[in-house]
Amino acid sequence: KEKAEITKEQQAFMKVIVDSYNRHQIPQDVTKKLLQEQYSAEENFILLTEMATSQVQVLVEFTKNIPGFLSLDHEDQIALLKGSAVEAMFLRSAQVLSTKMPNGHTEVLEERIRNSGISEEFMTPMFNFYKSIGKLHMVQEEQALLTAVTILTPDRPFVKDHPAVERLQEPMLEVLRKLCALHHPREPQYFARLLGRLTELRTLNHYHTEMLTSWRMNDQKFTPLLCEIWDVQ
Ligand SMILES: Cc1ccccc1NC(=O)[C@H](C1CCCCC1)n1c(-c2ccc(Cl)cc2)nc2cc(F)c(F)cc21
Repeated sequence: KEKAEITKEQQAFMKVIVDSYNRHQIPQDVTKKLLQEQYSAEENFILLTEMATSQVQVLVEFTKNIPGFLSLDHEDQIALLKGSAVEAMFLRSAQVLSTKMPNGHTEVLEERIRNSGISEEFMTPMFNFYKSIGKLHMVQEEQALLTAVTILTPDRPFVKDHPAVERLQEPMLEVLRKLCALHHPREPQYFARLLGRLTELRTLNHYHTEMLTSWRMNDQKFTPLLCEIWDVQ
């Protein structure tokens, strides 16, 4: 019994992460813009670089509030952020697409994204991921913790002190496991499915540089921050 209960300190720990997650979210005005009209590939690319640049900035703020993160080796902090920024962007995008919208809006949004300038070959893996996230009907706490678990992935490139990152990720996985049991009592495999999405997310990571450089336009321009994070230019 006690295994399933979320303890007082776990509740406090979760509150810190969920509050920080909610504070550090770009407003979903990108959906309003995309629903308004179909932009050109150039305009969409600029919108994407703006969204992605501000998302990295809020990601850093969110990560700094994860208990223990700032006591990690500073180079490991950078390696974790660099290694997870793209996944956090796709996870955020998936969560935005799976937000309940008025009838027909999600379909229009999907259409706009399909025609945004992304090469055809990446549509399937990207929308498969978005669909699989949508089917999970994650509650907010699960979204926040899943993002934190993604950031604190020990086996990112250039991370030196794996055990230190594992020590931070483990308590988050434990709280996430209990949350899943609490919010999805009739789906004992829900937690496992949720973690399975992180594997799918890594494959998107693999595509993302090509997705950007194959955007249907010439000489894409990136912000300095994105050049850092996206390994482009
Ligand atoms: C939503 C967000 C929050 C934070 C950071 C980034 C983003 N993402 C974006 O702004 C871009 C826009 C950008 C403008 C063109 C259409 C896609 N975006 C992508 C995406 C597609 C391809 C790549 Cl390579 C990356 C992202 N998937 C989306 C799903 C959505 F439901 C949505 F509303 C926007 C989405």
